[in-house]
Amino acid sequence: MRLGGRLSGAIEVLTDIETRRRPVADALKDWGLSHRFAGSGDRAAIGNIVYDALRMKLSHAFLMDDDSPTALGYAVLLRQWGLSPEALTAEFDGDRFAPQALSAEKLAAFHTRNLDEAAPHVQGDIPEWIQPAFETNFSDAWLAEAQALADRPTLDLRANTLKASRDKVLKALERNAAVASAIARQGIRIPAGEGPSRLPNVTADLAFQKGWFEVQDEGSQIVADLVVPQEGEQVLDFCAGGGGKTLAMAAAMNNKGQVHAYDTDRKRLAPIIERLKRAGTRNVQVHESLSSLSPLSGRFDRVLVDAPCTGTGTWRRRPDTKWRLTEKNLEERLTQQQEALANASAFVRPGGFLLYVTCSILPQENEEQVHGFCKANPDFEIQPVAETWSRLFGADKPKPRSRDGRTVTLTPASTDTDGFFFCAMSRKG
Ligand SMILES: C[S@@+](CC[C@H](N)C(=O)[O-])C[C@H]1O[C@@H](n2cnc3c(N)ncnc32)[C@H](O)[C@@H]1O
Repeated sequence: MRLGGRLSGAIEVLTDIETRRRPVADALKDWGLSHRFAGSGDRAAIGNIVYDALRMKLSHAFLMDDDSPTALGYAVLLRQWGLSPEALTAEFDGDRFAPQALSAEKLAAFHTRNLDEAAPHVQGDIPEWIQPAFETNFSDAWLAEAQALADRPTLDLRANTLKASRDKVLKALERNAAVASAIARQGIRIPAGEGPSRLPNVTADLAFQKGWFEVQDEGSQIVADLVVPQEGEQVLDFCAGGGGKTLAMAAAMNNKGQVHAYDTDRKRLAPIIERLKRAGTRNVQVHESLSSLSPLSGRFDRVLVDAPCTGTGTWRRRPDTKWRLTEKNLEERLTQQQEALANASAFVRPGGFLLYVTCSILPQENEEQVHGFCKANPDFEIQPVAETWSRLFGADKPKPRSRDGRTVTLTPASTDTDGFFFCAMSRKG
């Protein structure tokens, strides 16, 4: 397919997402199934246009003076892929699959409109109702933080030290331009790529099948590292989900001690068994119910609560969720977080640690939750993260944000990772 056909395909997918409120991955998959002539390169390019459009939906619509899927698709090529209107006209000339050319009116809008004149949330490409939370969290830097959440994400991997060193994995992935991550100690990064370029399918690689690495955002690796699980300790991953952080902690403990993985949702927990096997992990016990954990109440050295959240920190990867999030969703998550914290805290031994993580950058889900929890549970006290950060990663590395000087927030703009919040609380001995 030529670029015109790819743009038309992306416009169809964007229309499907908008009219049927479909998740982007489902809409792309369906498009591929009903257009079997499209090759993998075509599907990747269409996916890139769709994701790029969703990341910058409001600013594109403002500059084109039009929020239709066609206008958004054109804006991607003009603003994000760096093509000029003239180059597009030449490219689409004679391509019967290309969409209708942009009208003179739309082109004039694109040339004359100035984004500085748009409302601030439009400049930042975030829903208007969330702007106050960004301002609270990031003060003057809120707009830069919002805009960085509209960039394309890199592909991040974690070398599984139970099976291979980071250098060995880097060598195995040499052809993918993989480099060592800037902060995470076992992290590996593959650049995001530009325009139609697609990320490699590293899970098809033999090195992945052999368990040498996991796919895990660098921010997720960093917060798992900040738990500082020690060899021989008893650790509970209370919201283990598919086990991303369980695997990282088990490897950091070098298979010594125990990690107990629990989640209320059995379906989310299910993939963990296969992943543990592939990774060569021998120190993890999986729990499907609280009753099997309850004899261990008050016994754990460290309890991680990787809480259910709005996922605002992952908007680069899942831009459609940015536009679907509602105040009601946020309220629901806040209640779930309080419940998870309350249930998990009972498992911390006196003198042990409760670690709270979200992949959100909203203060309501982060600082407000842990400050509220410690106020209601005075035997828990927040321990500042800064010293552990410097000890683990070095003082010269990019620094996360911290509004209260004790907790940390990772963001694309500060640490070049997904957005994550981390707080360590100790239980009085
Ligand atoms: C952010 S996800 C976990 C991701 C996982 N830790 C990882 O690194 O791959 C949050 C998880 O919390 C679980 N959850 C929600 N409420 C819970 C509760 N009250 N107790 C335990 N788990 C809960 C959800 O089912 C979901 O799998």
